[in-house]
Formats: sequence, C-alpha cells, structure tokens
Amino acid sequence: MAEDFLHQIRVTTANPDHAICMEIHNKVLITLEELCVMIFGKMLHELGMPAPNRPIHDALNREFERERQYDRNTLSQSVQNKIPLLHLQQKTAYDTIMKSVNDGNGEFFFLDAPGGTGKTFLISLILDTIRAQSQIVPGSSIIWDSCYIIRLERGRTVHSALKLPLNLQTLDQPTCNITFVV
Ligand SMILES: Nc1ncnc2c1ncn2[C@@H]1O[C@H](COP(=O)(O)OP(=O)(O)OP(=O)(O)O)[C@@H](O)[C@H]1O
Repeated sequence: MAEDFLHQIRVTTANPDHAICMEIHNKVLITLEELCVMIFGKMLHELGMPAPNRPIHDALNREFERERQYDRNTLSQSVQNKIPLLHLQQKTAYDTIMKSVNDGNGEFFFLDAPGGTGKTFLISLILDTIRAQSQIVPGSSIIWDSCYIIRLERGRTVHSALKLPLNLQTLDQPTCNITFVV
C-alpha cells in the first residue's frame, strides 16, 4: 500500500526520486484504520497497532460525510423507477419498513428469504429511499455476512456496526457494546 501511495506521489509531483516518508506511513495507517472501522468497528490502537496522526473522530465522521454526498434527485428518480418493479412480498416489506422509518418507530426487522429472491434489491431500495428523503443513514447497510459487503453499497457487518462479539457461539451471555457519539 505504501508503494502505491509512493507511486501516486511520484506521478503527481513529477518527481521519480520521491522516497517513502512519514506522510506516506501516516496515509497507510489512515487507510488501514478506515478499513478496520468499517469491518471490525475498531480503531488501529484498539487492535494493538500504531494510530495514525489525526484527530480520532475523523474516521467516524467520514461515514457521515459520505452519507451527505448523495445526489438526491438521481436517487429519487431511481427509487421511482424501482418501486413499480417490487413483487408483492418485497412491496409489503418495503411499505412496512418505510412506514416504520417515517413514523420514527425505531423498530428492528429481520429479512429472511431464499437466495436470489430480491433481499439485496429491497434493502438497497429502502436505503436509497431514505437517502432521497435527505435523511442520513449512518451505519446503514448492516449485514451478517462479511462477503456480502461487496454487494451492498457502503455495507458493514452487523458485528462491526453493533459491536457484537465474534465468538457468539462460545459465550454464555453474549452482549453487544454500542456507543453513541453525538
Ligand atoms: N423486484 C425486482 N425487479 C427486478 N429485478 C429484481 C427484483 N428483485 C430482485 N431483482 C434482481 O434479481 C437478482 C437477485 O436479487 P437479489 O440479489 O436482491 O437477491 P438476494 O435475495 O439478495 O440474493 P442472495 O440471498 O443470493 O444474496 C438481482 O439481479 C436483482 O437485481
């Protein structure tokens, strides 16, 4: 990764002699930390690694910033195009969940259906609908399967988002550790 950053700097500064420096080390640490926050919900220092040189809240605020960067008009158009495509069960789930969101009920929903029946399609549409309403969805796209992250935009595992222990099966009384940063 450091070599990649070095290459970028050499190209952008047109200086092929530029060497690895503290700035590049720091950039690597920042990038690694963002991945760790996304996947494990932990900062580097919590994993026994050196912390990058920046205010600690930067990594967490970045997620909120990303949420603000959506083009609402494009999202609205996409949502309007996709809603008529929903099949009956998807539409029922969509209406139920969106009503809960709009009413501010703060409910939990568990979506379970056979593979290929449109869960990702539905979840993406729900997230796009919320974003199109210019609501921020921090910690959105929370899912169980880490392999699934690559399919859902800005996906995070439920273990990361809710800070669940990874060894659930071996704990008598598993608990999660959610901290709200306002
Ligand atoms: N209502 C719909 N209209 C058009 N295409 C749809 C609809 N629902 C799902 N699809 C498409 O069907 C395919 C499978 O849907 P999707 O990936 O959402 O299923 P899934 O339940 O999440 O699958 P898996 O459990 O295997 O991950 C995708 O290409 C998706 O875009």
